[in-house]
Amino acid sequence: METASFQASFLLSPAHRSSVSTATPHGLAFCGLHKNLLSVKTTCAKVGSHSLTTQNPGKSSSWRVMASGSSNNGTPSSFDYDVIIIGAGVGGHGAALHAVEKGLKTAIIEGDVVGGTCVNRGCVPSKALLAVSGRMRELQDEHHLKALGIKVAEAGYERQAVADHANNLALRIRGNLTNSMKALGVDILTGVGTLLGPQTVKYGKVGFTDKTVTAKNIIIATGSVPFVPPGIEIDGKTVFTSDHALKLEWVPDWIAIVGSGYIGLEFSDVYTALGSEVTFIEALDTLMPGFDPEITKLAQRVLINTRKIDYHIGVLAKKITPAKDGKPVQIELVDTKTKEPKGTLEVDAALIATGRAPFTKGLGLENVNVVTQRGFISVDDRMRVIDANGELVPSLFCIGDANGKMMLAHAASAQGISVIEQISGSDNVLNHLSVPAACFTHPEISMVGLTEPQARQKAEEEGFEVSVAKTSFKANTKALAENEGEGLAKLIYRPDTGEVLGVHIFGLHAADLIHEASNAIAMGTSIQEIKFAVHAHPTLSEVLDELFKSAKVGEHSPVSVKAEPVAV
Ligand SMILES: Cc1cc2nc3c(=O)[nH]c(=O)nc-3n(C[C@H](O)[C@H](O)[C@H](O)COP(=O)(O)OP(=O)(O)OC[C@H]3O[C@@H](n4cnc5c(N)ncnc54)[C@H](O)[C@@H]3O)c2cc1C
Ligand SMILES: NC(=O)c1ccc[n+]([C@@H]2O[C@H](COP(=O)([O-])OP(=O)(O)OC[C@H]3O[C@@H](n4cnc5c(N)ncnc54)[C@H](O)[C@@H]3O)[C@@H](O)[C@H]2O)c1
Repeated sequence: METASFQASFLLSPAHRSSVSTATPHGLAFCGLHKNLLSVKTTCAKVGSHSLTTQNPGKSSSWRVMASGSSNNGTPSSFDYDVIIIGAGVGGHGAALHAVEKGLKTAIIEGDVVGGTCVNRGCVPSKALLAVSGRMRELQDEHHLKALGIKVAEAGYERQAVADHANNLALRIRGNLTNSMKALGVDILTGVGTLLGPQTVKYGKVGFTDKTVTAKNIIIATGSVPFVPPGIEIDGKTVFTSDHALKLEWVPDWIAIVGSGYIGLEFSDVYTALGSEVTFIEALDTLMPGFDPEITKLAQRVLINTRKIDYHIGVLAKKITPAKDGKPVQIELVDTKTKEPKGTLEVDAALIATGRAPFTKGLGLENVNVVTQRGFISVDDRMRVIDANGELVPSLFCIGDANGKMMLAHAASAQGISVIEQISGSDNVLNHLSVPAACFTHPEISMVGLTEPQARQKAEEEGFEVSVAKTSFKANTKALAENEGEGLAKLIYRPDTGEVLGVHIFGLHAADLIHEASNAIAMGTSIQEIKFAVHAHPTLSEVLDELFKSAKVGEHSPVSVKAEPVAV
């Protein structure tokens, strides 16, 4: 693609996470447990005298005393609710529904609209845009269509209709979420919530008198907002974040995407299918740095190299000025490590996809002696909030993006369910290594557990061997019938025990295929067991069947790589 207005040559230089995080002072771009499973350690909080006394063995609200009082130590002696959740995103919604199922009297406080990021500005509208980009891509791929014997007239799209599809879907899902909570008797309280104590929260709308409510347990689920590094000026028109991009107000001819993580990659799929040329600016020394390196390599070959995408790695977007007075968007670049200037890029638009920042300001955390870590609320592995002294705050939990453990919708919801289980009296710890993640490009990328480098590091520390097995989509009948044989599934496992350490998939419907592997990790199913599971023929699920069958457990073979099979 044309890069004429790019005024200096780029020298690729090695970059390290540490050096990047100094360049993005809050370090917020690199949050998310799925990228750093080995480096995130469970924080061992000092358990104070009161810290484990918060569980509510009772199930129903029969013990609830209607009027709130206050005991000698300042905590209420009776409560309005069994559980109050602050934030009605997917995390809060998941917790609320499970709380009702457990018979707990539940309220949820929302300061904006129900559904939070995922429904209104995240997963839902982005997947609507990606549904369009998938079809556009297929209809524009003459070679692919010809192989199937199909002829179509030139494919086109109506921008506003595509944008409406995304917006209407968000509205519909928001309605579903609201109705599901109302139908089950969850009280939806409108206004911004502020903690007054671990069991007391005030909420209210601007211009109205605040109300105060109490609960035996409070769950913070306040989510996150786009992180914009200092020096980048957002005008919402030519320099914008995903919040604006999802509205698809225009399709720029040339757009720079700063950050090649989930958001950057998914939007590159959308924009290129709709006719834009894309330039990635990535601070680290590789595109898609969070994924397993082998998957990254293949994904780069298919998702980047064959499209109208170029990229600059090992550079930071130091300053971005929106288009004005007839001048295009200006992006000043510096070397990530040395901070030496690396030229200026001039483009029509820039999407800033450099991570997300927790939304925890104004929550009244000072009233419960909690100090955030770059905005994130520290929790233990049961999502119990840890205070400034390292002690657990009684009755207070934090789930979802606000704790930064794993910034995914289903992780937020699963953490919420886990908390409700705990306050209902059954101990429950979510195994984050079993939580899958997926990037909804065409084809998709999915993963669960450890990447190969993470597994090898763990193996070295703990003294065990690691094996790797792989299967190609080229041997799968269904994939070939669809003319979609480009794909790889990779299994990382212990050859001595048959434990699944990680699975990574790139290929058609990878996001759906990953669940067999994530369930295996969650249930502790060994490869010896799972390899006897029967899969319907012909289905894509046979890719995983092949993968598990090709693993060599108990045979002491450190690397078992299945030869590329002959297509059938
Ligand atoms: C473009 C994009 C695409 C994404 N795609 C996916 C995807 O495909 N799959 C996936 O798993 N994840 C995806 N994510 C990530 C996902 O959206 C988040 O991980 C998820 O929304 C986090 O849920 P949450 O409940 O923690 O917070 P949120 O969804 O952010 O919800 C928090 C809620 O709390 C409210 N709130 C905040 N403070 C207060 C307060 N003091 N009082 C009252 N209310 C308050 C907010 O208004 C908001 O409604 C995507 C994100 C983006 C940006
Ligand atoms: N399909 C999904 O599940 C999905 C989709 C979208 C978003 N999300 C979630 O949303 C979160 C945010 O996504 P994201 O893509 O913004 O973050 P990300 O952490 O996935 O990627 C950010 C990228 O930006 C780079 N970067 C940071 N600062 C930079 C700078 N100044 N210049 C150049 N590059 C820079 C980082 O190296 C990194 O590669 C993720 O944690 C993800 O979990 C999930």
